[in-house]
Amino acid sequence: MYRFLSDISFAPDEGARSPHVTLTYAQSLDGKIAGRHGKQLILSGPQSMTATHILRSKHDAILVGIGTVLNDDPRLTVRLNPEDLPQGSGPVQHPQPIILDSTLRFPTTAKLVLPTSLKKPWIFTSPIHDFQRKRDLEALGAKVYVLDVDAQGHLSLPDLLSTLHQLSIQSLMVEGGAGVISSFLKSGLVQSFLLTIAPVYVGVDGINAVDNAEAAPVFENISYHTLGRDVMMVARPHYQ
Ligand SMILES: NC(=O)C1=CN([C@@H]2O[C@H](COP(=O)(O)OP(=O)(O)OC[C@H]3O[C@@H](n4cnc5c(N)ncnc54)[C@H](O)[C@@H]3O)[C@@H](O)[C@H]2O)C=CC1
Ligand SMILES: Nc1nc(O)c(N)c(N[C@@H]2O[C@H](COP(=O)(O)O)[C@@H](O)[C@H]2O)n1
Repeated sequence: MYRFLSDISFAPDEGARSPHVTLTYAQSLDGKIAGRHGKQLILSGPQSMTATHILRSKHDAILVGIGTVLNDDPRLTVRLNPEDLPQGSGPVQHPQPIILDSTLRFPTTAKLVLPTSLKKPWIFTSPIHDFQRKRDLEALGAKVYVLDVDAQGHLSLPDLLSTLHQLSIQSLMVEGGAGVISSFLKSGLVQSFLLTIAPVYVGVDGINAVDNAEAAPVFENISYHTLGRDVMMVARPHYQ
């Protein structure tokens, strides 16, 4: 069922000075990734959730925005049954968690910085951040990196990717949330796109996956894969 994931290369292009970027998330039939006020929803069924964890295992790093940390308190680890591990993949490799957090709102109580967390997060922030919080997070094992901001006040994604390249990250999986999905979709920096579509409606109060689609790419090399009750769309974005 998951063979198609092994056919995708998540390696960077030859000579590239930034990692391969994969954008992946789960949405409802009406394009929502969360419920009212951002309520976390389990949209993916068991098979597409397994596909997401296989994808996590195939990337060096996994990225979410601070909105997702504050809302979901995620672990961002690989959790797979032994029979679902890709053949010949060896022991599970957990991706490096990476968080975009412009002002350092990252809570010192988050699961990602618990003593039991497998890999402590790398948190990217702007020059205008909470300096005491930086010290507190570093004391818990997190690494904090400072990036410039773009014209919209968001952390510069090209600078992020070039820093990750210097840190030997070759593949980056972007999971969300809405703000981060929108920024990456428009950025022209995504090489692989994998979208889980769950057969449910969330309703108008839910959180849209993208704020506006003006600078969104068109898609090439499209395929669709049935995973239980869900469909996963796999495609390569093309920016005109
Ligand atoms: N269904 C799914 O697959 C997923 C759903 N979610 C849902 O998404 C929601 C959270 O989404 P958001 O509130 O939009 O938070 P988000 O996780 O997208 O974080 C947005 C924040 O990241 C920071 N940021 C820094 N640089 C940025 C940049 N270049 N572009 C965008 N943001 C940047 C800003 O502080 C911004 O407020 C939650 O409800 C969560 O449950 C999150 C991940 C996956
Ligand atoms: N693939 C997928 N399907 C859903 O239905 C989801 N709600 C998500 N959410 C993402 O997974 C994170 C939770 O990860 P952990 O289980 O804590 O490792 C959540 O924060 C979203 O990024 N994904």
